[in-house]
This record gives sequence, C-alpha cells and structure tokens, in this order.
Amino acid sequence: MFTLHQYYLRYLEEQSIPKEWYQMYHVKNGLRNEDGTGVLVGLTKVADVVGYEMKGTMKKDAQGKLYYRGYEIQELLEKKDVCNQYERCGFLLLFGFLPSQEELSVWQSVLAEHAALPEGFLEKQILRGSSKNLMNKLMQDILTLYEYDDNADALDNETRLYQGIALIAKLPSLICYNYASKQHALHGHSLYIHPMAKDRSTAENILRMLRSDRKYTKEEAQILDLMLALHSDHGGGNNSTFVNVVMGSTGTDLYAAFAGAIGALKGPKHGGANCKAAQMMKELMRKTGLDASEAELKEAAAQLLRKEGFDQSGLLYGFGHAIYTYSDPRAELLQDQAKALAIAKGKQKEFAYYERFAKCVKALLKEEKGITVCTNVDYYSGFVYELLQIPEELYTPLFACARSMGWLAHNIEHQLASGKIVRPATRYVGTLKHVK
Ligand SMILES: CC(=O)SCCNC(=O)CCNC(=O)[C@H](O)C(C)(C)COP(=O)(O)OP(=O)(O)OC[C@H]1O[C@@H](n2cnc3c(N)ncnc32)[C@H](O)[C@@H]1OP(=O)(O)O
Ligand SMILES: O=C([O-])CC(=O)C(=O)O
Repeated sequence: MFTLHQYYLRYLEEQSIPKEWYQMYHVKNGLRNEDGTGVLVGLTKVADVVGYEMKGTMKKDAQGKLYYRGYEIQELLEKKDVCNQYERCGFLLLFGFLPSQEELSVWQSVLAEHAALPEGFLEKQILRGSSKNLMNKLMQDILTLYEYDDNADALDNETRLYQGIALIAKLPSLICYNYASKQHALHGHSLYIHPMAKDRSTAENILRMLRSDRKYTKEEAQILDLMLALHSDHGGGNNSTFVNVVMGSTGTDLYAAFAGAIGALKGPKHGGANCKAAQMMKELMRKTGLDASEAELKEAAAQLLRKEGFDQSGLLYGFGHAIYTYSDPRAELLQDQAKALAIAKGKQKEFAYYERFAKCVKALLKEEKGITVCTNVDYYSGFVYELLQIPEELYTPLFACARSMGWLAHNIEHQLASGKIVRPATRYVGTLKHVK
C-alpha cells in the first residue's frame, strides 16, 4: 500500500529544484535583484520607503525614511494632541492632499456613515460563527460582505473607491465584535457589543468597543491613533499591498483583493510578526529573567537563530526588513511611545529588556549572517498594545484595519495608472516526457 507520505518523499527526491539554479537561471528570487534591492514592478505617488541609496550601481545603507504622499511620517505625525491622525493620513493616502479641518470632519462623517454593518450581519455572521483565527475570520466576513453589495463586481474605479471606503469603515467593528464573540463562544466570557459612536475617532471607537465599561483616556486614544496612522501604508512593494494590486489587476472584485491582502498580512514574516515578536519576547523574559546579562541575551538570540526554542523557525521576529537597513522610522517612533508608556505603567524593566535584546540581535545577525538589521515596526508594537491592554489576538487585525487605507490607495492607483494584468514568468526546468 502506498501512502501519501511515500509520494511526498518521492516528490522531494525527484522534483526538488536546487537553490543554486535560481542564480544560474538569473531568477529574481523573491522579486529581488542580486544586491537585495527589490525588482521595480510599478510606479506610485502614494508612499515612498527609503532604506538605502544607490550610488551608481552600488547599494549604500541609509537611515530609514517613510513618506506618505511626499510628507515624511515624523513631520506628519508631529501633532500629538489629537486622536484623528489615522483618518487624516487615510484621507491623504486616498485623495493625495492633506484635508482642511472642514474636509476632515466631512471625511470622518463619511466613515461614520458607512461603519454600520448590514442588517442581520452581526447575528448571522459574527455571533453565530467564530473562527480560531481572527485574520481568517476577517477574510470570511469581507467575502460575506460581497454578498450584500448589489454592485460588488463593479469595474469602475470611482465605484471601487467608494466600495473600499465603505469596507474600511466597517473593519474596526468587525475586528472588535469578532473578538468579543470568540471570547464568549470559546472562553465563556460575558458578551458585550458596543455600537460605534459617530462622534469618535477610529482609535477611540476601538478602545470603546473593546472595553466593557467603554472607558479610555485621551492619552490611550492618541497612542492607538498613532499606531493606526503609522501602519496605514508602506509603499506598493510590501507583500500584502502587492497581493491586493496583483489580484486587482485581473479585474476581480475589491472584496476578494482585500481578503487576499489580509491572508498575506497574516503571515509571520509580514504583519503576523507583531504577535510572534510579543510571544517570543514573553518566552525569552520567562526563560532568562528580566535581569539577564548581555551574554545570556546573546546566547538566547543565538539559540533562536539555530532554530532552538520558540517556534523553531530560526527567525528573530521584529528584526530585519526588505528595504530598511539602519533603521525603520516607525520602529523609532514606537520605541519612544513604548518608553513613555513603560514609565507611566511601571514597566521600565521590560522595556529595558526589549532594548538590550535588540542590541544583541543586531550584533548577532551582523556576525552570523553579515547583515545590518534594525528593529522593524513589529518589534515594539506588541509591547505598546499590551500596555494599552489590547489583547494579543488583535495585534495583526489592527494592522489590517490600518493598512486597508494603503491597500485601497494602491489598488485604485494601479488600475487608473496601469491597468495591466500582472503576469511575470517562470522557466520550466523539468524534463520533457512521453506518456507510455
Ligand atoms: C510589517 C512587516 O512586514 S516588517 C517585517 C516583519 N517580519 C519579521 O519581523 C520576521 C523576521 N524578519 C524576517 O523574516 C526578514 O528580515 C524579512 C522577511 C522581514 C525580510 O527578509 P529578507 O528581505 O529576505 O531579508 P534579507 O535579505 O536581509 O535576509 C538575509 C538573510 O538573513 C536572514 N534574516 C533576515 N532577517 C532575519 C531575522 N529577523 N531572523 C533571522 N534571520 C533573518 C534571512 O533569512 C536571510 O538568510 P539566508 O541568506 O540564510 O536565507
Ligand atoms: O515593506 C515591507 O516589506 C513590510 C513592511 O514593513 C510593511 O508592510 O509595513
């Protein structure tokens, strides 16, 4: 009797493609050039991500910079005493200019108007069906929302833009209600469904919906708002945005493209790294204690790199980036937030542990792999969320909620500017055979 396992072993023996062939056939593996830079696959006016400079044909590492529609992120998010940076950045990403105060309030009321879920959706789709993973549930919900849209397959870009806005407006309640429903269904927790308040920002509404007493402080809302704004876009090349553009290029519906992007973002090498990093750090703190020496921290990192412990992937989550080298500007902003929050909440030792561990990992990856890595956006974000009492399961869904602005902006931009179906090539390297 043959078993599938045997077929699999045979497959490995006969069908595997040696790693060296990628170089031999000049494959742009992972859509990267030989120097690690990304293959140019599009043009965008939405955002720019800078991590190196090209001096002729030489790549030179540089401090990281992120621009939304030409505005540097630090400058854009300078104003700290407001709670609607996310809405402001979203407007900028989608329409290309910074809204006036009046335009911003119109935009907020448009989002509020579309936030309500279709009639019966909460009861049928959310309270009656939970999933073991909230990202998967979000994909299901978005695909179900397709059924409620009479013009779901519209090809016209303006219609798609409005469809996308209506979808984005619903993400905060989808995420929070699914969490509540799951906690109730799987863990027997009390169920509370707080409606979105029309006069509050997205960040305020998320905190309200997540908390049984609906209470939050202005500072908490400002930090969450900053987190959402920071995650709103990252150029056209990041995996989830690209997936959504590739799917959109076939003319498929926006619901499908968003579901695809959410699936991509869930991956632990992409947005899912925020959960993984938080879990990894918790396990390390338990294992080494908060007072671990530099040598102990470095050994703990080396063990992870050797695939010993944690998830045995060999990855140090929250480190490294396809573009950033010396620094990820978002991680720097988050590090400042994490520090301030840690002081306020008496978690300085944990914060110091994060900083000391980061130093060891950077040194280790330089020694072992010869690469310059920085902490990326996913390193400190979980720590910040934890101090805001946001449950771990929601870290990646919140990323999706924020990034949906960027997904939509790039989806529409590609359709308007190029409209070309994305279709690269692969080379057949098997042998030719005849059926006997
Ligand atoms: C929102 C975001 O998506 S930010 C990124 C979040 N992801 C993570 O934090 C997961 C950990 N990091 C990584 O896996 C990677 O750094 C990525 C996926 C972000 C970028 O990957 P790449 O562009 O392939 O990185 P790069 O070309 O610099 O990698 C060179 C080598 O270093 C390894 N490397 C890079 N980062 C790490 C890391 N954090 N831990 C262990 N090894 C790493 C790569 O696996 C590769 O090894 P190999 O040559 O043996 O195959
Ligand atoms: O740009 C990338 O490859 C990943 C990233 O940081 C993001 O999507 O925010």
